[in-house]
Amino acid sequence: MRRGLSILSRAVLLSSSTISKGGIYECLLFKYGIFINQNVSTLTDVSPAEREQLSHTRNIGISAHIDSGKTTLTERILFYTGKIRDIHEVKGKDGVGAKMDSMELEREKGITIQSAATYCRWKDKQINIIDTPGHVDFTIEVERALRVLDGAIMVLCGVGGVQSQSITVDRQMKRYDVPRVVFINKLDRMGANPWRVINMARDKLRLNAAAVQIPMGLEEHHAGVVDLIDRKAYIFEGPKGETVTAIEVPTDFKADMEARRKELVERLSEVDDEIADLFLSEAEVPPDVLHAAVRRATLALKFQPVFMGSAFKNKGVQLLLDGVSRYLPSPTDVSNRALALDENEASFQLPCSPSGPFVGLAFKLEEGRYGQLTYLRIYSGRVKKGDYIINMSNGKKVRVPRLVRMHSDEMEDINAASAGDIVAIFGVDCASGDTFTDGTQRFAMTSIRVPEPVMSLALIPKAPEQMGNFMKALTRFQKEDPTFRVSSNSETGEIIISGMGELHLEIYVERMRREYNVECEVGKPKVSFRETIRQRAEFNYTHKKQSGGSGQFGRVIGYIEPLPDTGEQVSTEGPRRFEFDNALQGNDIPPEFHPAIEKGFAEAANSGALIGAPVENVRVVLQDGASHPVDSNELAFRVAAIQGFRQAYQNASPIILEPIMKVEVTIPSEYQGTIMGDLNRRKGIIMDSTTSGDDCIIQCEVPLNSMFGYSSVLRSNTQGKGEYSMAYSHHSPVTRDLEEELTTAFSKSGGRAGSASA
Ligand SMILES: Nc1nc2c(ncn2[C@@H]2O[C@H](COP(=O)(O)OP(=O)(O)OP(=O)(O)O)[C@@H](O)[C@H]2O)c(=O)[nH]1
Repeated sequence: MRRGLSILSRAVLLSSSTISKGGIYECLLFKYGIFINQNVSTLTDVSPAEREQLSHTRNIGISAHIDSGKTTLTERILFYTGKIRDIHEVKGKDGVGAKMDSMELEREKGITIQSAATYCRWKDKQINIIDTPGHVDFTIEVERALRVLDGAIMVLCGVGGVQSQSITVDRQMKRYDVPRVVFINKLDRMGANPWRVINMARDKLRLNAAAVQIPMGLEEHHAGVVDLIDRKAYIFEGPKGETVTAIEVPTDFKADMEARRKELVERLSEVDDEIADLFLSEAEVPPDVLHAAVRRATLALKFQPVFMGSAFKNKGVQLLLDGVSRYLPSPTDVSNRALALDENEASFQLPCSPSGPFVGLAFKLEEGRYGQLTYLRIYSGRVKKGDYIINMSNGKKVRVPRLVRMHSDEMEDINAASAGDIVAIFGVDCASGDTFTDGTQRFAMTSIRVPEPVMSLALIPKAPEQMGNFMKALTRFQKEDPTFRVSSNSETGEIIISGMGELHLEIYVERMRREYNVECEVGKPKVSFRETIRQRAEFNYTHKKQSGGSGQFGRVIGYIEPLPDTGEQVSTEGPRRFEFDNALQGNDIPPEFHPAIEKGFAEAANSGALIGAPVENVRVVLQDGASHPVDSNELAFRVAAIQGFRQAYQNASPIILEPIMKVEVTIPSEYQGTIMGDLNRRKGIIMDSTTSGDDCIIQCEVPLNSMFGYSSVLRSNTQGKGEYSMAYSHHSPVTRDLEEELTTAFSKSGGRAGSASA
């Protein structure tokens, strides 16, 4: 139990949502009386009946470069599926605006920050649509949103083709293995040319894409599409294109149809054996064989079928929905990996079975008028209104008071939901990324370890009366995003926000202004340095004070040492490791003082002597000590522990660590020399450099401290054509020069934590 307590107090002390593997659950699950009786080996696979039932579900995302028509397309999808009664245009004259229109801030920055969700029925399919965050700076959110999707529609503009944000979207879909269909939109616009766009997708994105349709006319002559597989032409009649009419393929398009059908078969033959055999024998490929091959190859991520039309002119959307139903995966077509918490977070495939144990992932939170709304993707089992479910990250048992299906900002009450569904629960307190189960097993859908923040800045509302809203906003942001943390500097009284990068923090400051009406005074961003030790050192400290009346007495003896290297990169994810080992024998220090001693050591480790940064990877071993029958108390032992730690620390060969980022820069090849030179000046280590079409992709590791303001430098060095993404890699010792600079600044400031910056 002593060990359990030690882990528990460590987690609390670190006040983070990161929880280490075993101990805390045992305490909490024990406390809540939860009986565990199931493990990975008892799971059964999805039954044929369940598979058939789930074959009617699609969970998809729609991603595109800004202004490609994503919102306009979604509006049509909702209209044709009967979800909304009328179509409202983006910035339309009726002033209503499209249903899924996104935040003003997203529009300005060209990135999706908040995702929206909706659902609709198309023929025999239930389609859940999730809007995905676009920027990798929100890695954890992007990962979770993409994780809950089974497939995606990638929208490309018929005129602009593959644009900068399409490249980002493509990278994400590849990174997370999301099968997709492509929709080339805006074929009614001047200059539209779908064949140019397909070539761009092949060259710039290296997609094995081929059209499954050809357009009947372009620009103002765009009247409909010809389906290449079934050899049928379609026009869209009625005031809103709601009537899809199949017509004889006009003679003018027949030759083109046959040529493009051949191209489709040829592309598929490169990745599918069945089609390859037919192609080589020059046999006719029947429509059903071709449909099945398109589906197989799309799911295998080896092919992307291309649809076309004009969302704005109501052309082609219904056929795209047929394509989503036909070619994108059902929940049982994709593999969902979960982590077995009892088995060292070993990853295994969780069958998407409605009759399995309940497992759901909270992937998005929203603070509403009636409390917290939590979006849940159900991976296994069923959940009913009124059920009790367990939050795996804190062991708490909660009731599901209300279960709803979301339709943008509206909701529909439902009584139950099962594996493969995306629903929302009301009034349940949890954080984004939490996994819920029915308590019969201990699985999690994402690692409970969350990356530690690497950058922070001080923040204070300009007007004191805005303090209430300011605090409300901080509480909400922290809950929504586990990589966003808030702390306060006890010496200066400043509020410090920490996160995964400059942009990440910038977005929150901006949201504070727009959504909460709070203008803030913002400090200079600072890198989160850490400290650690390289060797063992002893302490033997007596805290003694005699000032008339009762005095203070406490003595601690022991040593501190670096924690053994476990081989895992402890600093990338998971808490800063601090361990306390109580190796006392006998009763020289009475047990009631032990917790105060542990607290004192942990407190001292929160701020190292070099620059006041948190000390990581250290074990404190308490071997001996002494107490006084009258003068010993908790405070005396806490102080003795703090001083004991400091005494040993200076002999333990302490060093400062800084965050190192994995940076990927994509630039037109002509700028390669300039950009590499600049990265070298920033103390970057180039790991790899490849070319893709006209682009050069540089992978490197660079200290975060030298990446401030990089986006504007990259922009001006490449005439706006370069882009980069950055993710935390690890902490590494700083150079001697930087160490000197930081320690001097720290001592000049009188040892105020957080004052060290370079
Ligand atoms: N001519 C034409 N215009 C279109 C079409 N689809 C969308 N648009 C227009 O293009 C503009 C952008 O469309 P949106 O639907 O807002 O595009 P989006 O991709 O959702 O854009 P963001 O949400 O801002 O990223 C709007 O003015 C639309 O009316 C189309 O098929 N043809």
